[in-house]
Amino acid sequence: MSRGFFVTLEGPEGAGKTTQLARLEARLRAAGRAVTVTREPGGTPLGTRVREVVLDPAVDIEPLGEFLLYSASRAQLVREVLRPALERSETVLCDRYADSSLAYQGAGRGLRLPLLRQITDEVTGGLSPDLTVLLDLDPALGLERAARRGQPDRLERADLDFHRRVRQGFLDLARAEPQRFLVLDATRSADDLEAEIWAAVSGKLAGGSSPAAP
Ligand SMILES: Nc1ncnc2c1ncn2[C@@H]1O[C@H](COP(=O)(O)OP(=O)(O)OP(=O)(O)O)[C@@H](O)[C@H]1O
Ligand SMILES: Cc1cn([C@H]2C[C@H](O)[C@@H](COP(=O)(O)O)O2)c(=O)[nH]c1=O
Repeated sequence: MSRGFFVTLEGPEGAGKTTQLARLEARLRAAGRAVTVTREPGGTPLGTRVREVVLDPAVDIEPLGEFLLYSASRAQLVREVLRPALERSETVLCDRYADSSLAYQGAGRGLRLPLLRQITDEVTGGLSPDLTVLLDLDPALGLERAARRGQPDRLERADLDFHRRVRQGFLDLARAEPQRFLVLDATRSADDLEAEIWAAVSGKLAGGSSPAAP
């Protein structure tokens, strides 16, 4: 049986990842695909607990500890959710994954990328997305959008320079792996973005460049 297809959505705060993930899930289900939708941190009982801690503004976490907490959540998600779903040949949609650690803890916090990559490789067993949609936007706008949801979490409270480094970190990752990344301007309408993401995903699923086309 062929392995499923693994799609991640990435980007700065408030870029529209969750919105587009739900729309992509609906498109895939309408096309008759089996889909698993998950997110990082989260997606497992351990990940949910990690999420509460890392997003809590009252908790102080030093950068390496922050990275290791995200990594613990990721290790569990890979084992409990991602690999089993891919082995069932499903299409897996994940709201953030390892690129977020490279952008936030690497570019944002200043941790060394080779160290983060080495640990991430161990944690994921080398599981990398087949397609990563990067929704790119000015972090000031993204934080403004996110603020409509309520009080900012611990990461959203970081200063604008941190969020600018994160954005640049994502763009650098995308430039280094253009075959994996689809970079979209997240200030476009949600309908436009949905159509472009669907064109890319359905094209890969149908066109044979994906390992998943059943
Ligand atoms: N293309 C868009 N144009 C304008 N507003 C949008 C667009 N997409 C989403 N939004 C709005 O922006 C806010 C953030 O969207 P969403 O939660 O999907 O982003 P996110 O990337 O998942 O955020 P976060 O990383 O902070 O969890 C929501 O209020 C949503 O309705
Ligand atoms: C996976 C991952 C996430 N983060 C940050 C990015 C966001 O600020 C939060 C997650 O909240 P969201 O509402 O799901 O966007 O965590 C990070 O810093 N490092 C990571 O590896």
